[in-house]
Amino acid sequence: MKLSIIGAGAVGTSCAHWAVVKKVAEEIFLFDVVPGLAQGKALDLAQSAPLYGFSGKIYGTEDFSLLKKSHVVIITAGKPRTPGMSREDLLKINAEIVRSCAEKIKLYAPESIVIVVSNPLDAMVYVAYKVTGFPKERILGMAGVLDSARYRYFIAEALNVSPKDVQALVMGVHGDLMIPLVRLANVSGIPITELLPQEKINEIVYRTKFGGGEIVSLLKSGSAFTTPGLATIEMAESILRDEKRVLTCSVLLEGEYGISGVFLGVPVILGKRGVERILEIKLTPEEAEQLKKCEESCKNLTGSLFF
Ligand SMILES: NC(=O)c1ccc[n+]([C@@H]2O[C@H](COP(=O)([O-])OP(=O)(O)OC[C@H]3O[C@@H](n4cnc5c(N)ncnc54)[C@H](O)[C@@H]3O)[C@@H](O)[C@H]2O)c1
Ligand SMILES: O=C(O)C[C@H](O)C(=O)O
Repeated sequence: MKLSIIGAGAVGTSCAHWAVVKKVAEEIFLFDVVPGLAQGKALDLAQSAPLYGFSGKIYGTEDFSLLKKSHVVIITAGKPRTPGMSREDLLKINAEIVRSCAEKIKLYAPESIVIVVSNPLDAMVYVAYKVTGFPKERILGMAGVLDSARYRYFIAEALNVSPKDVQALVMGVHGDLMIPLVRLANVSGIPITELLPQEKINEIVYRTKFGGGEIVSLLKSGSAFTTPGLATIEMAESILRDEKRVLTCSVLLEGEYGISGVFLGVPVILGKRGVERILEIKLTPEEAEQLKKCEESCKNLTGSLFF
């Protein structure tokens, strides 16, 4: 299997690192437009092979024709935000970057499955979808796995229990309007509403929604990369190994949840064909209303882009 990652910055390098650790592909290619950057990152990672025991190949290059025969291509190319910025502030600059990556994928890897990571996430997946013209099953975005991991971690921390036993999901847009579902969050099947006071749950929900911004303001330059890289590789792994994991991904909705024409985070089954099924869970009227707000915000964003 061949995994390609476009953008050898913080998140792209983290993706490559986790891909090696999890041995998800025999060939891992890193691409960037900055001369030498992808080669340097790939070489550094390749030199861990004798210590770690990875026998696959890791290459770095600026030659995008080497995208050919990729099974999965991850797009992490794009500017990260800095303190005081919203993800939406990156719309124009990253739309051009994602457009150029998508054109190369369309040219060199027309059969691949594409996972977009660049922000503002849901709008950038839409750009990649429009530019490649790939079927909707083969274009998806990473955000829900990261946001849900944050949610699960904060719940585990509050209860002092193993994070492994916490299940929870965050749906909707990868932005301030995201929806950490309280009703379905549980610890080994026990609803968190039975374990935590409402006030603490509200605090956790708030911290989850602004989890990316919290890290941006601490780092001062750049944004989170370690967990974003692992979250992306969880998705890639499910596709490359045909695991049929149920993960929240940004996918094109065409009537599901009563919404059409936008990419939003919803639970899906991920396998070798990409998005194999969108799981449509019954939402409460309040949750459905929140999802509608996500739809409106996404449509406003993508509506300002020209296609
Ligand atoms: N979806 C998520 O949950 C999530 C999580 C973390 C970061 N992000 C986003 O991922 C993106 C990357 O973040 P980062 O921290 O790695 O940034 P970074 O600045 O460290 O890396 C970005 C890389 O993209 C490269 N690049 C720019 N234009 C390119 C092009 N046309 N082709 C190939 N490479 C190109 C740059 O040279 C740079 O190396 C940002 O937009 C960030 O907001 C999203
Ligand atoms: O917050 C950001 O800008 C990066 C990413 O979307 C995140 O949630 O960590």
